[in-house]
Amino acid sequence: MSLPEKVRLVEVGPRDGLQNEAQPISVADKVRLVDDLSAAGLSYIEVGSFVSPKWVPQMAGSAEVFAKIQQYSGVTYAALAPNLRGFEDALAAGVKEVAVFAAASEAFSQRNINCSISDSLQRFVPIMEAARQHGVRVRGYVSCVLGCPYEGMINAEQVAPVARELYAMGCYEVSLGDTIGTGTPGATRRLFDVVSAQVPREQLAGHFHDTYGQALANVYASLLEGISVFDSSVAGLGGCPYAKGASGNVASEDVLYMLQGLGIDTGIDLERLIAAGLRISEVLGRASGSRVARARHAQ
Ligand SMILES: CC(C)(COP(=O)([O-])OP(=O)([O-])OC[C@H]1O[C@@H](n2cnc3c(N)ncnc32)[C@H](O)[C@@H]1OP(=O)([O-])[O-])[C@@H](O)C(=O)NCCC(=O)NCCSC(=O)C[C@@](C)(O)CC(=O)[O-]
Repeated sequence: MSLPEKVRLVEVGPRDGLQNEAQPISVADKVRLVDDLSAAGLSYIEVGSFVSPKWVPQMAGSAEVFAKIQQYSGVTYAALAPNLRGFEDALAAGVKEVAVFAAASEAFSQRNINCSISDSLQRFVPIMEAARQHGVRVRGYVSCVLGCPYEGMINAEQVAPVARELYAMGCYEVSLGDTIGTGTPGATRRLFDVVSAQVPREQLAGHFHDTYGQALANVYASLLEGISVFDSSVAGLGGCPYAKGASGNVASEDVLYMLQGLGIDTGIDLERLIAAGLRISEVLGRASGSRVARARHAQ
């Protein structure tokens, strides 16, 4: 299979990246991050989550962030919604696209959203219905597609039915999340091979965390499988509050650098993206998790 000519990066830094931060991050800093990312040319930014603040306190100000960001035309600004309440709050905040999130592991589903996989899928049905009524697009996530912090190995055969359900209920795209970053390129290729029998490859995305240093290799393995949408996080921000020890997503800057080297178009300005990542890293008081940013900054 030849490599895709174009790739869409789904920037999840403001949501997946920041949700795990213990230190308070001001609404102004979150807004600045989203605005910097828009200015860098990202066409899709996951801005926040309408989840319980008791479960994920850092996302509590998402409505305010949405109210204050500069929304560029042609850019999608999305939010996570775990239930109808979250969807309604997102709608009230003017959100035009939401993401629902399920898991391939029962234990992770319980820890993350306090219900079974099957109950979570049932919970999404009224969201899909309400979304259709309001013209809101819905993206789907499956977590723990290559491993679970509680159950260990997860087979592609456990992932495929969950992805199929999300697609069948109307998610226009299903992102497969290697939540704890244990996946390797071989397992990644097999995953997309198996899942694409249930959901077309054009409707699948890859979401890789870099805990074991495999994320960029997994993006490349996915490209070889014909996948052309990847979630990534500026400065490699992140982790998951319900996956202890999981590190951030693959850094957007590093994915972009690799894609540029492959001659694949994304429409994103690398230098502006690096600047956005360095700025938020400074706010967080630590070095950027992007190797490309660190290398450029050292020059
Ligand atoms: C799903 C629930 C709400 C169930 O949580 P629950 O406790 O079972 O819910 P409940 O219905 O019993 O409600 C409990 C309380 O939460 C409130 N509540 C109920 N819903 C909402 C809402 N939407 N927004 C705000 N508040 C809400 C509700 O009103 C009530 O308030 P109280 O009466 O106690 O004051 C909870 O488990 C939750 O919010 N979980 C979110 C966990 C999360 O955000 N995890 C991170 C995102 S997933 C991820 O990072 C993985 C991903 C996507 O990146 C891909 C990958 O890498 O794998």
